[in-house]
Amino acid sequence: MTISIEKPMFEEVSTFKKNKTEELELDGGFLTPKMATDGDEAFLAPEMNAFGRQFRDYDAENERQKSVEEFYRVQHINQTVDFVKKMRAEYGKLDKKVMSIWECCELLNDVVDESDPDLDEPQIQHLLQSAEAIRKDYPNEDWLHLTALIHDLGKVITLPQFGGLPQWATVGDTFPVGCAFDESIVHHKYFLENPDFHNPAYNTKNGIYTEGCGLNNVMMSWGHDDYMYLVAKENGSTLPSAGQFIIRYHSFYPLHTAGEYKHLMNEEDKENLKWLHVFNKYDLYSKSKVHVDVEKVKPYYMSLIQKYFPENLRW
Ligand SMILES: O[C@H]1[C@H](O)[C@@H](O)[C@H](O)[C@@H](O)[C@H]1O
Ligand SMILES: [Fe+2]
Ligand SMILES: [Fe+2]
Repeated sequence: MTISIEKPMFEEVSTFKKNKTEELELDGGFLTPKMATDGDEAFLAPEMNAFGRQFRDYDAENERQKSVEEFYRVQHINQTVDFVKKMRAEYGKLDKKVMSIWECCELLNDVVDESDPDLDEPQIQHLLQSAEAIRKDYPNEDWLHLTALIHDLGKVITLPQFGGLPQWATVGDTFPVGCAFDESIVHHKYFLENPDFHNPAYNTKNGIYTEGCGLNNVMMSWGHDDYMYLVAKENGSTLPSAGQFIIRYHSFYPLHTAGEYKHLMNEEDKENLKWLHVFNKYDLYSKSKVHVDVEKVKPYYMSLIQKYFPENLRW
């Protein structure tokens, strides 16, 4: 069954971008995001990030830009098919810790993300900011609120008790390995030093994959997305498929923002991608210096965790 929903779009109004709605066809439900009108509760996406710059500007010249570029240089050299296979096997064991979702949210306070030009707030604030923003526009989609809350929890793999992976194996945008690295990938030039770049089995458009094979059959560069998807799935989360898809591919900017790699998607991916487009706005544009009162919103999110997850999970 295909039902249409409305998707908020941006329209620039002074320093803010206002929501505007656009028809969007999705399976499984009808909903209308709240429209932003002056003074109401809908989410307004800022035009500038907390540092007064454009969001996701990877070329602006400043100190942060240099460290972010260095991050991508190392990431692009090291994310190979072999590396991803090793990581999937290692983290698939889920033998690092047993803990609840909320415990993990709190652990994220110790994680710094070196890849992000738009954020230097504690990660728990980013989780709550994105969840509260999407909740404003989609008040009845509780699974979407919870998806936002947990989408970055996989970043714990950089902490010593979770294997202490380097930043390049934890954060940053993701991309498929085993086929050509698309030029839309941030700082693409550094792939020249990646051994897979020169491997004829891996450097063609389809590489080791076939057209329409479905993203589930594609190996993505290793990081917090794939890890958190694995944790949710293996622990029997009842989050809808779109929520699991958002978690798994939210850093896949080459697909959801640049529109590349679509030839690898199947029909289910195409449906789910519509939800990822909805989600991305709140993930990116909710990053701000205005903190959410953790204690105030905690009971609501605890009730969602209880609804969609077991009390304790294997990580
Ligand atoms: O720097 C950011 C950050 O690490 C996000 O969590 C990730 O999802 C983005 O794709 C990445 O570019
Ligand atoms: Fe992320
Ligand atoms: Fe995020």
